[in-house]
Amino acid sequence: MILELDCGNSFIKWRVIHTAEATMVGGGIVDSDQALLGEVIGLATARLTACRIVSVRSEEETAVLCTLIAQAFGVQARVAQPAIQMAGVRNGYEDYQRLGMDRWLAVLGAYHLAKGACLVIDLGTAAKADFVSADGEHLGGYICPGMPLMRSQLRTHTRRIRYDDASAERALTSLQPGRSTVEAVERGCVLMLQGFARTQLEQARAQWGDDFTVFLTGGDAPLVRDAVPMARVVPDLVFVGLAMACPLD
Ligand SMILES: Nc1ncnc2c1ncn2[C@@H]1O[C@H](COP(=O)(O)OP(=O)(O)O)[C@@H](O)[C@H]1O
Ligand SMILES: CC(C)(COP(=O)(O)O)[C@@H](O)C(=O)NCCC(=O)O
Ligand SMILES: [K+]
Repeated sequence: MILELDCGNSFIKWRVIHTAEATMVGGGIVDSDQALLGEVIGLATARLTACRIVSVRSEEETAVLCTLIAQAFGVQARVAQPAIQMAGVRNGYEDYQRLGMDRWLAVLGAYHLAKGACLVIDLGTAAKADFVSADGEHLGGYICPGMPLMRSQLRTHTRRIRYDDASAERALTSLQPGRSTVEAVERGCVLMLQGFARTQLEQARAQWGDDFTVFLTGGDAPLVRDAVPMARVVPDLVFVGLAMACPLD
């Protein structure tokens, strides 16, 4: 069984897969290394033979996590590394090593699934969009604050925007104009994300007409799925790319 980790800026997404049977044994989302170990150790059947990781965290943080995994499970984690070219896709950055690894792997996964031009929209701590042409050229992309960052900037830099997580969740039952601070902020930020997604779609249409596939991934993908109904929602898109970048068989 293989432990797969996607270490974003806010959360670690994990899953344990059974390669021979192509099944998923377990998975989840945690906010710390310790919580991760707790959950994976708790998976009674977890007899891991390998581990692969994608991380947008610092080298040091990633190394600490690899050490913890080696100690807990006796496996040496493989960490996905940047590449100029892989699986038919050419990295579009001037300096290929600067492209976020989560973006790169999502792009590899998307091109593999679409087998043609694609737009990847990944909504996590940051909102990201990436474009890949039909012949596998990564054309670059866009990064802007995601839901958690927009929210926390407003809370941090204003004096009267204060609310708790429970009321934030309740506020998102509708996107009508807000009648309280929490509704106004939460709904306003969702509309920003939807606007981001729609604008990327316009860009893709201007380039490719209707001949492309849109992928939607990241923890906040559900907030924009109605705005881009044609999108394929693939929560594990980064893991698809991770398996391609770090084959273990
Ligand atoms: N079970 C969950 N736990 C925490 N956040 C979640 C969960 N499901 C969805 N989310 C949303 O996902 C967002 C984080 O997305 P994610 O793609 O994990 O970010 P990152 O990769 O930057 O850590 C949070 O803002 C939150 O709104
Ligand atoms: C843009 C990101 C911060 C997104 O991180 P995330 O929202 O997935 O936590 C990450 O992909 C990153 O650190 N990229 C390096 C900069 C770049 O891609 O140009
Ligand atoms: K991410």
